[in-house]
Amino acid sequence: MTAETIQTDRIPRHLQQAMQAIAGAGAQLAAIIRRGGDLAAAVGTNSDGDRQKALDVIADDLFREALASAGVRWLASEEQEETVALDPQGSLAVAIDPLDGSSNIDTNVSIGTIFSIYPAAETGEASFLRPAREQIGAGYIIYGPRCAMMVSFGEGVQQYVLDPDSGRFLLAEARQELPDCAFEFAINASNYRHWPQPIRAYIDDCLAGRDGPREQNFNMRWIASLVAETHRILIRGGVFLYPSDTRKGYERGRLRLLYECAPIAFLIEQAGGGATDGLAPILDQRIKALHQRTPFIFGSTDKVTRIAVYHDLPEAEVSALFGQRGLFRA
Ligand SMILES: O=P(O)(O)OC[C@H]1O[C@](O)(COP(=O)(O)O)[C@@H](O)[C@@H]1O
Ligand SMILES: [Mg+2]
Ligand SMILES: [Mg+2]
Repeated sequence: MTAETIQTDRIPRHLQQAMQAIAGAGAQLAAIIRRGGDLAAAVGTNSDGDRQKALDVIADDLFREALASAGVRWLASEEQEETVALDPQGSLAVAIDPLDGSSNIDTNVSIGTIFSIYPAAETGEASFLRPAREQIGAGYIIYGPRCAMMVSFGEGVQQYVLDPDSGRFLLAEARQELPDCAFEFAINASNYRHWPQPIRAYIDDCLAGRDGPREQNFNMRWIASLVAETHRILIRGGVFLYPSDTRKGYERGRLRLLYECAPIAFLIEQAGGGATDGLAPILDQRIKALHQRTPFIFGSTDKVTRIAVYHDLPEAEVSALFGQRGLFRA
């Protein structure tokens, strides 16, 4: 019998084999990242037109090999154009962003792996092109100063930390709850001029701080690594926005529904937060294409709800300077 790579007592039995494979590959990847070397070397372009770095390809190979004998019938990877058939006897389908935050590889900033588990259907496409709410498990591994995994199987969120001595992920938090009072937002503000008006209005009001309609100062963060951003928000609250914008190719935002937004939305809802495309819950969406993108907003429920309200405001109100905007001024 091979050694356990993750403590299994809180993992549903039918998902344990797949989780052992994910944790084992994650621990191996953590070791590769720690060792360093030329992991950010450009090696090609994936089907989405994204530049691939050496570590993107290493991670993709590692997870595919690990999942091939773990009860998984279908694999969908951000790095592959089509689904990959693994074990015909497998009962699961796994979608994966093997390496999230690729632009940070050479800067030694936290990067991650995002995964999502569905019941397998007869074809690869049918296994993944379905309502996002049909996930039966989702999580991420963060390769940071500590290597940790946040995962949910539909009954709350658990946090595991990789123990460097045993090489096993050990339970560190049995029920991770998203704090609902943080005055922190995360957005790539260099795209301000390309954003839709409701997003500009929301951020304008945050930036106006105590002098604006929110009467409250806010802090800002942008790591450009969705996993690291999610980890911070799960630990200390706040809100994340990657809206659609007017740049070519960003009409539906940047992040991918199947590999990034659906699993993060599953975790965030399970931790008591909200995740939408600006208006509607991400988990209410039906995934229509493997590499489909979506605007993505998630975090503390009150903040996510407030952003949806900005989308419903009349044009005149949302375009007004914050000083004249009546919204939320009771
Ligand atoms: O560089 P930008 O436009 O700020 O985008 C950053 C976003 O892109 C991503 O790096 C996309 O993920 P990949 O690295 O898997 O392509 C997210 O982790 C991050 O939130
Ligand atoms: Mg990603
Ligand atoms: Mg990636």
